[in-house]
Amino acid sequence: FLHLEKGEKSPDKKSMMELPPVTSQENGLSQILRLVLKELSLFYSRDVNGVSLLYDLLHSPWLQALLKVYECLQEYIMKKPIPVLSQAQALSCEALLNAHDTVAQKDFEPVLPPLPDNIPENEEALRIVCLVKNKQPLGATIKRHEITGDIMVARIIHGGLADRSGLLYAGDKLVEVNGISVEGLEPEQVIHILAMSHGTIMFKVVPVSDRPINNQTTVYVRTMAKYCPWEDPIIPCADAGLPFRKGEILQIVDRNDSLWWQARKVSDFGACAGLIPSNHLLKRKQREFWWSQPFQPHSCLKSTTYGEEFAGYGHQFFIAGFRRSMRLCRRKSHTSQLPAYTHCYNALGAPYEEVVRYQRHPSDKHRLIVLVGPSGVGVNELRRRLIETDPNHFQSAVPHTTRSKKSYEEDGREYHYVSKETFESLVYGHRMLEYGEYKGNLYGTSVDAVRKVLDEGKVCVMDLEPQSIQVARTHELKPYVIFIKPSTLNHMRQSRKNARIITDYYVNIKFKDEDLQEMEELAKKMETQFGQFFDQVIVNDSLQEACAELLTAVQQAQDEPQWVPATWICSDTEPP
Ligand SMILES: Nc1ncnc2c1ncn2[C@@H]1O[C@H](COP(=O)(O)OP(=O)(O)OP(=O)(O)O)[C@@H](O)[C@H]1O
Repeated sequence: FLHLEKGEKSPDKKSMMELPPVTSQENGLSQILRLVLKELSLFYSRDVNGVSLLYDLLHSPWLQALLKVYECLQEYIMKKPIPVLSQAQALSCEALLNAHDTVAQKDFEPVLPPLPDNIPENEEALRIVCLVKNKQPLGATIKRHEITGDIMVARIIHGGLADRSGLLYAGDKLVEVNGISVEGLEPEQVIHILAMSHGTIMFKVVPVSDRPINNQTTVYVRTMAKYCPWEDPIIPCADAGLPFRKGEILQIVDRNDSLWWQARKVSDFGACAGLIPSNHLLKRKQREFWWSQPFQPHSCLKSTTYGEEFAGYGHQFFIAGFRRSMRLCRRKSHTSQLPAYTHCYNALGAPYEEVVRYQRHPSDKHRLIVLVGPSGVGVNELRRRLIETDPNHFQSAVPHTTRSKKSYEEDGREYHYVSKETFESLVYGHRMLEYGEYKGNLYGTSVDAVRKVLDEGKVCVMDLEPQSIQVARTHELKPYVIFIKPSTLNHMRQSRKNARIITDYYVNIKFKDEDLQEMEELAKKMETQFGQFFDQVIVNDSLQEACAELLTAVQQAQDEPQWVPATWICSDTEPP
C-alpha cells in the first residue's frame, strides 16, 4: 500500500492536476484514495478545522486494506488467472472418486482457507483448494491415469460444489490431500483418506493446462428407455449416475464425453447433474439386451372371440367411433403384426427424443387428444362424457369400414363406407392411424377423418391401442396422450359393481374378478412398454373425478406449454 505519513510534504494543487494519468492497473480505488489523501494533507499541515479527523479516517489501515482486497477481487474476475492467485484461493468442495472414476460422495462445504505459511516456489504450477466437509457431495470423480499412474480429477459434475467453486477441473492432477501425498496411492485409498478426514480438507492439485470448455447448448430430451446406474456394470461411477424412468424429461448439460453425458431432471432442477449413458451407448446397450432376450409374443392385447355386432349407446345424440364392431376389432387389431415392431422399437429406436417447450397458438389447430388404456378401464365412458360436456367443441373421428351400410345408418355418420380396395389403398398410403379386421370386414380410423375434425376448429378425441400411438405422433396431429389407469383391485371391486364389460354377445356382462385382475396386469404392461409416450396419467377410480381431471388435462394440452418432440416444431432438428 501507498502510505502517506502525517505531515508529509504534499504536492500543490496545480501539480496534482498535472499528475500523469494512472495506468489501468493503478486506476483503482486505492489510487483515488491516495490522491484524496494527498489533497487533504495539504490542508492537514495548515491545520484546517476538522481535516485531521477526515484524514485519519481515510488514512486508517483497515479502509486501505478493504479497498485493496476489493481491487484484488476485481483483478481476479477480469483476468481469471490460472492457477488461482494466493489472494483468491478459496471455495471449493467435495470429492467423488473411484477406481475408474471412483466416486467418494463425501460431504463438504466451501471454506475460505487460510493461506499456507510457506508458499512453494513453483506456486504457479499448483493450486490449493480447501473444503469443509458437510452434507453436500463434492461433485467430482477421480481416476488413475492409465499411463502416468497419477490420480486425476476425472469429471466435474455440473452444478455440484466443485463446479460452482470453479477451482477444480477435469484433468487436474491430485498431488496431496491434507498434506498427504497421493503419489502411488490407489483411488480407493484417496477416498479412504477423505472419509477419515474431518473439518477442513486441503487438496493440492496441478492444474490441467487446457481446461475443457463446454460450449454446447443444452438440450432437453424425453427418455425412451429406463436406466438404473446401480445395475449398470460399466458406468464409471454409479453414485454419480442419474437414474430415470421412461418418459422423463431431462436437461442434458454436458455431452463432451462421447459415452457418458451429464443431465438433470427438469422435475428436480435444483439438483446437480448426474451421469447418463450417451445416445450411442444406450442404443448399444438396448441392442445387446434385445438380442439376449428370447422372443416373446406381444401379450399386451387381449384377443376375443367375435360374435354379432349391434348398435352402441342409446344416448341423446349420436357420437361416432363408439360402434361395438370397431371397438371389438380394435381389441384384436395388429396383434399379429405389431409385437415385433414394438420390441424392435424399444430395443433399437433412439433412446432419447429431443423435446422442446410448445404452446399452441390460439389460431393453431387443436392438438389431437388420444386416450389409451386396458380394455374395460373406462376409456370410452370417459371419452363419451367429455364429448357430452360440449359436443360442439369435442368430437370423435368417423371411422372407415368395408362392411355394407345398414338401412338406419348414414354414410359419414357411423362410418365412412368404402370398398376393400379403397380401404387397402388408405392402409398402403399410410393414411390409417389404426385398423383391423372383424368378422371378415376391415375397420379403421384415418388421418383424414381426424384432420376433418381439427379443420373445423374442434378438439378431436379418440382412443387408440398403445402400439398405434407412434403412428399418430406427427407434426400435424401433435397428439397429447392420456393413459387411463385402473385403480387398485379393492377399489375397482367396489366402483365396478354395476359396470358392464363389452362382450361379443348381445348382453354385456358384469366384471368378474379375473377381468379386473387382467385389466390391472394389462395396465402395468402398457405403462412398461409405452409409458414414454404418455403425457398424462389419470386413475379412473371415481368416474366424476376422472372426468374432471380429463377435462382439465385436455384444456392444459391446448392452452398451456408442453414438452413435444423437437421435430414437430422445427423439421430440421437432428436427434442428440
Ligand atoms: N370410474 C368408473 N366407475 C364405475 N364404472 C365405470 C368407471 N369407468 C368406467 N365404468 C364402466 O365400466 C364399463 C366399461 O367401460 P368402457 O366401456 O368405457 O371401457 P373401455 O375402456 O372403453 O373398454 P373397451 O375398449 O373394451 O370397450 C362401462 O360400463 C362403464 O360405464
